[in-house]
Amino acid sequence: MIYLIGFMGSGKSTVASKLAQKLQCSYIEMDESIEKQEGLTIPEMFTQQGEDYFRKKEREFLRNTKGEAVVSTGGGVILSPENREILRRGTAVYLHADWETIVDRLKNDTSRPLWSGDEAEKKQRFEDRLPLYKETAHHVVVVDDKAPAVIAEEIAARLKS
Ligand SMILES: Nc1ncnc2c1ncn2[C@@H]1O[C@H](COP(=O)(O)OP(=O)(O)OP(=O)(O)O)[C@@H](O)[C@H]1O
Ligand SMILES: O=C(O)C1=C[C@@H](O)[C@@H](O)[C@H](O)C1
Ligand SMILES: [Mg+2]
Repeated sequence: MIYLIGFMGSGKSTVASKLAQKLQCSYIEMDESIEKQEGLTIPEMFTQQGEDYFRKKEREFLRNTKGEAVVSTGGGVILSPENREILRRGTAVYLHADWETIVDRLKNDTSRPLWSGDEAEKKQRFEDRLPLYKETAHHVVVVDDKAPAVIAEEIAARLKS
């Protein structure tokens, strides 16, 4: 499995489908798969069942999803040690975007429950997670100021080398 990991807005979902096309393998969108399975959107899940419920569904999903595919993960997937171990068993590619890039890309976003609250809280979450993305990644790709197709190409080249 090739897992794209990174903070909300780093472009995992956008890039993963392009990468899968390039590698001629299937593509799995983790957030969407969990939403379909639960019959709820992520904001609904957070409101009705709570974040812990969603995190449990993420762990179950990773544990049970095997095979050869490109997976765009949810931004918080690296919070669980068990998940980090599963990601390390495959190939984990960290899409690193600077804070300014994330803020710009998500400036009109209302679909991410953890992209709310004040700026300091969001930035703290970003900084707290950075070491977890880095320690999990086999490859780090910087994505600021690059088009999705260019990023997919860069990842494909990295995976070949
Ligand atoms: N390389 C890029 N250049 C410009 N805009 C981008 C790029 N990649 C993604 N975006 C835009 O940024 C926003 C977030 O992208 P995307 O949903 O792929 O992020 P994500 O990493 O999957 O986030 P999440 O962790 O919340 O699932 C979208 O509006 C998308 O169009
Ligand atoms: O960064 C996060 O914790 C999240 C990112 C999204 O992909 C979703 O998985 C959800 O909104 C939580
Ligand atoms: Mg996504």
